[in-house]
Amino acid sequence: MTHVKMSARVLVPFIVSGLSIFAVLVYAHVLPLLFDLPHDPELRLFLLCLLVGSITFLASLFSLRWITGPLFRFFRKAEDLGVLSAKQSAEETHNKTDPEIWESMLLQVTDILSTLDASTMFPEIICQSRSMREVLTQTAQVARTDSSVLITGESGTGKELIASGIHKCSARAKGPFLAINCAAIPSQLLESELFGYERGAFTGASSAKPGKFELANNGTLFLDEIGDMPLETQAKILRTLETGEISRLGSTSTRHCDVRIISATNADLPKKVEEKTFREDLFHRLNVFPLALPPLRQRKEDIPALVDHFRKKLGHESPCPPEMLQIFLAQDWPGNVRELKNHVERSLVLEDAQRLTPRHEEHVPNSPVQESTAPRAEQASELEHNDLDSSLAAIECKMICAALKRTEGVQNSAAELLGIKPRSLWHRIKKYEIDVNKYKIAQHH
Ligand SMILES: Nc1ncnc2c1ncn2[C@@H]1O[C@H](COP(=O)(O)OP(=O)(O)OP(=O)(O)O)[C@@H](O)[C@H]1O
Repeated sequence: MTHVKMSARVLVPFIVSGLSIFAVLVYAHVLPLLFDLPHDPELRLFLLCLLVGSITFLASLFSLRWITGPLFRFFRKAEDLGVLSAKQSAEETHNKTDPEIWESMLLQVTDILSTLDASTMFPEIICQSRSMREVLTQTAQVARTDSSVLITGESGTGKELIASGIHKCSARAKGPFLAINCAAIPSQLLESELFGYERGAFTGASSAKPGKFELANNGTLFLDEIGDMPLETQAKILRTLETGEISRLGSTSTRHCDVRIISATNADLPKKVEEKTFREDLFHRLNVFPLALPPLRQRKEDIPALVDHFRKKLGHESPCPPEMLQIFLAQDWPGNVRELKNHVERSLVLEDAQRLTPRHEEHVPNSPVQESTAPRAEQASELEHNDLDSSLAAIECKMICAALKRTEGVQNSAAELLGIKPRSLWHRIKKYEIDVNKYKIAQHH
């Protein structure tokens, strides 16, 4: 059936052209004879032009079909790949007139091309969802400019990642990218961190120190959690943005600095402006180009790609087991991508633990896990798992062994990987009589 359609598509323009040539001959030679038209060369030329024009018009209509066919197939493919929203394009195709379909198709082509452009510009930013692709397209647009950007979004949605992406793709890429968390630094210290200080500016200032603005000269300064900045510091920042000059604490002179500001917040800044806890003039100055990152729960299409990305970064090339992925997809992730990343890391520990079965360990004489599975640990792993407590103990022991293996016996890192306190890990290591040193020794050999 497809072959018939294909050959028809190829043959039709040839048939049309053949018929048209035939018509030209009839028109130019037979009709004048039949209808006794005058032998006026101008009239014949006019008729000929009219015919050639009609043929060209018909031929272009058919060529258009040739173009639209592949284009429609391209869109179908793009839909399958998740590049386009199937719902939207289907609705558009069904409910719109021809010019509207063409217009929306061209818009979508532009959308796809800019998305492809954006994903090549920011390879470290994973995104599949339409909402994040839109953000990435805007990010690519603003990266080429020198405008101030205000990134909003919940904690862990990737605000800093986007900010550093903007810097890397901007004309300032060769300059420094510095980040400062305005909420993490006590307000008395924030100004000295941002603007620096001279020797003796305050008790304890034994030597002069440049601030972030100076250090970020010709580069980008990322002001994270800007909503938590005290009002006095806001006034100073505004002055610096307007004059391009800073003054170190304890100094009477000013220094010029050329810094692009990207700020981020998970607070509702317009509300803070209304409440008069954030300066309206500074808000407008920072909010030249707003970028809003959606929370992960609103873009679950990103989860599979993010999970694979984090697995690869941790040396696991294999795709995530489907049952694990289902669990990930079912969560709401209040801590967003950061939380997902931590869980992927933990799930790898569990996977490693499951792969290291006691039988496997018997065949690997120097396996750190085997050596570490001291009497009680071994008992726990080899239990018949006929009751819940012993099964849980076996899993717990395996996870601890796998975490220690991964962190080469560093207990603090292993505890972090397992999401427990180092002290709690220490108790469990004692309980299962795991010999941590053997992991370290095994790594050195
Ligand atoms: N789209 C993404 N692709 C790959 N990694 C991501 C993505 N989004 C976030 N991450 C990772 O998630 C972690 C948290 O991201 P980031 O620190 O940029 O979030 P944030 O919004 O700035 O958080 P906070 O508001 O708490 O400072 C980082 O390790 C980052 O690399």
